[in-house]
Amino acid sequence: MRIRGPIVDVGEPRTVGGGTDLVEITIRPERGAADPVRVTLWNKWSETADYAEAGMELLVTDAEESEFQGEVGYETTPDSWVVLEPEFLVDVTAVRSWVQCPRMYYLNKLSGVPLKYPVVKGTVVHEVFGDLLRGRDLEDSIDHRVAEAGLELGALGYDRKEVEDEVRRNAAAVEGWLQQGTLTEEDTWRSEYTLISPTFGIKGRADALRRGMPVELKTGKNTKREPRFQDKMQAACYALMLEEQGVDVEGHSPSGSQTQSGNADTATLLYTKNTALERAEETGDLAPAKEFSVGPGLLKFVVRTRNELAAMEFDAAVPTGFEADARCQYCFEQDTCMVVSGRLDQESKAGQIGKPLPAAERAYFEGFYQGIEAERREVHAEYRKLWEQTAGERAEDDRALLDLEPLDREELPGGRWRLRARKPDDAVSKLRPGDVALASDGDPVSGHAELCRIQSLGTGKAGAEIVVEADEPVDVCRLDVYPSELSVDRMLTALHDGVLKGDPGRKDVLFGRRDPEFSGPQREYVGNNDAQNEAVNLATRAEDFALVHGPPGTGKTYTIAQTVQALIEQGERVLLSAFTNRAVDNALEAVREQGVDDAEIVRFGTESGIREDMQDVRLEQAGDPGERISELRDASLVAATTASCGSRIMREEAFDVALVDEASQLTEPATLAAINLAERFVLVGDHEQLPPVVQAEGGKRWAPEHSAATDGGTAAESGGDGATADRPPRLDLSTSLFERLHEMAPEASVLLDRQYRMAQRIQAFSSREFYDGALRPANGEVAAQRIADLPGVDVDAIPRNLRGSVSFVDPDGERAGNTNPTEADRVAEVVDQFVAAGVDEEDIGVIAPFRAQVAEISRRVDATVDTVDRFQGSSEEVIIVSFVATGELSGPIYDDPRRMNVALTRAKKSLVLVGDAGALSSDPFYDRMLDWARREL
Ligand SMILES: Nc1ncnc2c1ncn2[C@@H]1O[C@H](COP(=O)(O)OP(=O)(O)OP(=O)(O)O)[C@@H](O)[C@H]1O
Repeated sequence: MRIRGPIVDVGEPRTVGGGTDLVEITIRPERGAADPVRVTLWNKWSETADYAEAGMELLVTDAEESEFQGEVGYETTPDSWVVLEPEFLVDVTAVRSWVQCPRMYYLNKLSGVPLKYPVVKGTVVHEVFGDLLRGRDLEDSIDHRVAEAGLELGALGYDRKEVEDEVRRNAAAVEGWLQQGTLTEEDTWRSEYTLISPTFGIKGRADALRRGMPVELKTGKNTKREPRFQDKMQAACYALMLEEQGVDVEGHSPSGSQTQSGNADTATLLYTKNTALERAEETGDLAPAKEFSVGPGLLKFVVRTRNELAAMEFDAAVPTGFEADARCQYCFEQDTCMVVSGRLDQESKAGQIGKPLPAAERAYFEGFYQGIEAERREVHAEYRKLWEQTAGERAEDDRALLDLEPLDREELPGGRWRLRARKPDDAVSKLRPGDVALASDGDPVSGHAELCRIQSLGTGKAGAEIVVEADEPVDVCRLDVYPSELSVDRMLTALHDGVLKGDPGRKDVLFGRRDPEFSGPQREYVGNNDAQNEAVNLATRAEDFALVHGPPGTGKTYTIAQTVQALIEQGERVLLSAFTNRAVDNALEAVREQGVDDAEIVRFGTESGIREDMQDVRLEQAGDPGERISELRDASLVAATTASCGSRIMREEAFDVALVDEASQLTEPATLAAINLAERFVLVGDHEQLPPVVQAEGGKRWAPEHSAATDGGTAAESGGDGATADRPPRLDLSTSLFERLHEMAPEASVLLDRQYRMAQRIQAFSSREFYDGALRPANGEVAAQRIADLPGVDVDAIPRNLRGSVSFVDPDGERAGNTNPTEADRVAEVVDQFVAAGVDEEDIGVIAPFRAQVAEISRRVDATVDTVDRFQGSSEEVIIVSFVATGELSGPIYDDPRRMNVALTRAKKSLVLVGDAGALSSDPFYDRMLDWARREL
């Protein structure tokens, strides 16, 4: 049986008759709800107790019930697995580097994968390997894959020919092996197999499976008979996960004899450089393929190692290198290790060099590190939902699209597949085109599932069609949200680059040790708007940074375009960035409209992420290395998301100025990813609108001194607000750098105070509540606009109560979960009334707080319906807001008035609030809103 629960006590290790080790651990099963029980870990599993501590989750499989002195307990059996913190998903590559040296694991995590030739070549060889397995011609594949790496090779100064030759030598090993006699026609192959293990808390992607057994490709050499230990560990991780998944394995062992089927008991390491070695110069075993048997001892060692890593991550502790048998004198990373230890004053087996950073910087680093790791746990929780939630629950939560009907599949040049399916017309989800998702035959965990990229989601009416692309074909019956640690990883490398490698002058201003400076003459850039003109001046004169605070519709995008143009004219190289591709494309569009020459512009990003009309300036990454890199390096303006700024190519780029739009929606480390690349920066945003999205509760409240060890590892709630009073203010993931600097250096900020969007009465509430009454219409025309101004609209046909600029309707509905069907009916009726009076349905937008209500309303109208988050940055002539709540305003969605600020400032001419007056008047803020909305009645 399985026994699982949070640990309440870890006993002392003991030795009983014959020298057998044991440790007793007390846990509370049923997620902590049941009474404590004792679990005895026998033999080697007792080692796991060395790093187990109270609060961690313990899982024991195949445990046996036992009675000792009248008390019922459990103990491990020879078949048991003992897993610590199974919910923390350790990546296979992390297990691999951890056995080399725990400190290497930590350093890799901090600094990410650098742009180095062996890394790029390794990726190319892996791609070619996959192609060969899919039956592609070798030369064709090499040609294609080397070209694909064109930009990276260019940045490294390599030319195509020399890389092709080297890849060909590596590929010879693969090809030769594939053709070997040991492989028969019946060999079943799969390339790139994504695995997640709920039991062992491991995830990873195997290079290939042969007859259900893992094959790992290494582009280095190994002239020993045995694979390297860390490589074995990696392959064994996959074997372990395959066993759990029940992947069919044909009986096969290294000797060729049949073994019991069912377990992946053999794995193969393929050292591709071995074939390129000269027999005359090298001695040893030059065969590239090294098979080994994966015995239970090795698998258990894998699990214990993974446990040790998970235990350290429980409180995001930093390894010292003493945990394993690392030998520093042979380590390539020794210098880096010593520098990082020195700067952060960390204990390290290799020792320290250099002076520690000032205490405030170390606290900043440590604090954000904890915050980012808390976010990582939230990503893991998202993975967990893949198997914990039923299909229905996932659909309800907008995490899956179900009941898709596979239509057809088409093999693309290059071996990928385009898969099409039909979607039920009312299905909604969080998935968006460009996202990576999990396409499956209906069961994403134990069925056939493939990672895919969504090309289109067809928002049309009946029979909307979904198109995705994947490496392997699958019948697309279901599409699931697939979480990714990429943005967490990129925040960490940005933090590393910003604090450990960052320019000292930059850090002086970021840490408030020096005031930001400005120099150069003032000029007139914008003739009709003083605040915008001042903003462009501040941005172009900034020696350090400038902040542009733009409330709704005040011309942020327009000001960005003016600023970018002015900077380019000054001869600066500019990086234009934002969190989403949508925001980057919007800003870039304005810049192009401003007249910046297309030849100076590069849009950096993936084809599917970038809007159609910006594809013409997209940097094609495939091609001749020299040409590709020149195109990037010669551009005066590079536009990319903050996540792309953390890519290995962009981290090598340098700019004079980084301009970041929607900066108030970015966490501080995500902002660092962009500004690390430039000498100066300009942040544009509005901290009175939506803040950065932060999942972990603790991520919103930690303070630098906090140690998560006290509260279970995820949430960091020590102290609360009172206890943080004497700590550096507002240093957390949910406070953007924009907001922090705005408070710290108001002199570096300009408020754009004239808005070009809303009628006077619509803007009044927002101006008073959020901007101290400073927001004004830009001119009389904006102020006085009315619904009657729209062509073809007959105002008399609009019901009297909806004719004003702001109106309130109470439909007397009833909240049911996250919907309110009566209110949805009433919203649809209002839409119909506007349409009947001649308003184009495309000019109407509906905002609802929950996706369930969005779906409810979408079924009734053709107008755009979405949540506030999707509406930030856009506007419509008419906006209808559905509140859903009745009786009381319960739920976190109502707690942040900034969300309402966004909802209430989307309408140009008419804003209709539909909700329950009783619920709204129960909160002072919403009560004031109600007063304002009703005044004109
Ligand atoms: N100085 C100006 N003169 C004339 N029109 C302007 C000026 N500044 C902005 N506008 C116009 O005002 C409108 C809103 O501007 P813009 O889209 O730049 O606002 P924004 O602040 O980016 O909006 P959002 O709040 O949605 O982000 C646009 O139509 C723009 O052309």
